[in-house]
Amino acid sequence: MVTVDYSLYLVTDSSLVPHDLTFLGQIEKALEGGVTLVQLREKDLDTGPFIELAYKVKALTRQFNVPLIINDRIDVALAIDADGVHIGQDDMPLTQARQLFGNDKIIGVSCNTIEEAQIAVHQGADYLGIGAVWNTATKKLTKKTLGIQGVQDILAAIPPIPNVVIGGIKLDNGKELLENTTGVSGLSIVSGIMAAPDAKKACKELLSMIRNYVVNPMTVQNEIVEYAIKAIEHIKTKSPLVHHMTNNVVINDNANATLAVGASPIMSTNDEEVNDIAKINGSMVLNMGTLSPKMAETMSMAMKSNHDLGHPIVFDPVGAAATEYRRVHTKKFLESGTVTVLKGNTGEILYIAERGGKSRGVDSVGGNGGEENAALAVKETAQKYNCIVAMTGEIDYVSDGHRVFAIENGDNLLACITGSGCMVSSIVGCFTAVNRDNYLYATIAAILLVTIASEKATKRSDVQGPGTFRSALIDELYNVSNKPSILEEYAKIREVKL
Ligand SMILES: Nc1ncnc2c1ncn2[C@@H]1O[C@H](COP(=O)(O)OP(=O)(O)OP(=O)(O)O)[C@@H](O)[C@H]1O
Ligand SMILES: Cc1ncsc1CCO
Repeated sequence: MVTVDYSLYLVTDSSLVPHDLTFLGQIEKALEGGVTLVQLREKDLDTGPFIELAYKVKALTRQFNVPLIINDRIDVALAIDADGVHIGQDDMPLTQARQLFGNDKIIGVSCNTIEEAQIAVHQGADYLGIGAVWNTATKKLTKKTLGIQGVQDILAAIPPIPNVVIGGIKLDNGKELLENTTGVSGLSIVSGIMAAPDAKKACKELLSMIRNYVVNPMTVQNEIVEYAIKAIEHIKTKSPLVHHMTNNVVINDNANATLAVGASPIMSTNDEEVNDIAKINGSMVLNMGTLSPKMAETMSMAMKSNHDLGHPIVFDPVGAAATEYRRVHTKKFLESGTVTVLKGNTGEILYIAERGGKSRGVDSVGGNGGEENAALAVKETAQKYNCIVAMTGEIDYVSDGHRVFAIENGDNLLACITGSGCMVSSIVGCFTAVNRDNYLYATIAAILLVTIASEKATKRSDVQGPGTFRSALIDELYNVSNKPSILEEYAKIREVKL
């Protein structure tokens, strides 16, 4: 699913267009003025003319790279391959709409009560249309208006989810709404744009007001991708040494992955040389996968010498909850105060965060307990140990204790090979070694590189399953590192607001 900017969401109504202007002309002007999303809402058109009109609107929205949502009519949305569909409480149920429309498309749901919002979130809506906040002439209202407090009450009762508020919103009351609420992603406007004598000007004014309160998720994503591209260049030009003390299952794969991105691996667990290696080191990757008492002792030495020299230390607490031995050592390493980035799978990080992690040996089982639980787990753990925390899984969550980011790249096959999480830790080591100005972004960049490489690997015709995927993944780490602008096309990052 693409990252969507919900800031200024136009809902069309052909009956409102001034006599001297045209419907498509108003939409074009709105797009020129910066609307970030368009919903085609035609209650009285027959299917044929609706499809015809939808194609014309889609041609316009495509020009501006703005997603097109179709109101109510899944058949029309499917016919024209729209980006999404918006359904009301009396339309087709969300679960059926999802079955027909698939996971890659946007489905929004209108909600007027806390209960409706909670059900929509539970059933997997991509965004909510919350309203009507005020009375509106564009729709016969059958339900109560919410007012600002009603909107806030709904937002407070649901986990963070993209949303737009709708109903009688103009420039002034829109500002009042955004000033007095938290968690609104955007405003949905009908007459304020469709009936405007100058729709472009109206949109510009609305958008510049909204931007004072709502951050465009694309801006955040672009900033991180830009950082990631430069960070990859730094690895290639500086080729840092990355000292791994890792488990003996993944040692060869991790060394090859490190080379593929342009860094230089040294895989040593010898206590007699760790202090010497620290002197020439870029970063240290410590992985607890096959920890022994001797290795644990050497790791503690290495942590101290690398920390004293200011080198970043990446700690992967493999199987953190599986045995008493691992539980004790996870705690000990984290409490040493030397860890720069803690990177674990969902079971490991949720265990450390005391938020319900489940594991079978070194593998994570069960989900993350929902986005709020996942985001709080990384945020609280980052605060507790004063480090960056990355939790991998179907969605990866990364925090520095202040901000939380979700990365939605990756492919299922990553979970079918051993050591893909360990590979992420290796690559975090490569990024942090030479990108020491922003360990949060460097960690996200590393996850992006591995997960996007995995998406490219899966698409290859020579990849037939986990075995061929494993080799293709190393190829694609190499290929993407050589052409990092690919990240712009693939990255799916968003900031999670708690
Ligand atoms: N279902 C999935 N869909 C997409 N990407 C996934 C999925 N599961 C895991 N990943 C990705 O796989 C990588 C490894 O994450 P995972 O949580 O499986 O690590 P792990 O359990 O520590 O792996 P290992 O112990 O085998 O090294 C991450 O980049 C993550 O984004
Ligand atoms: C399978 C396995 N066992 C110990 S470490 C490891 C690699 C994945 O973490």
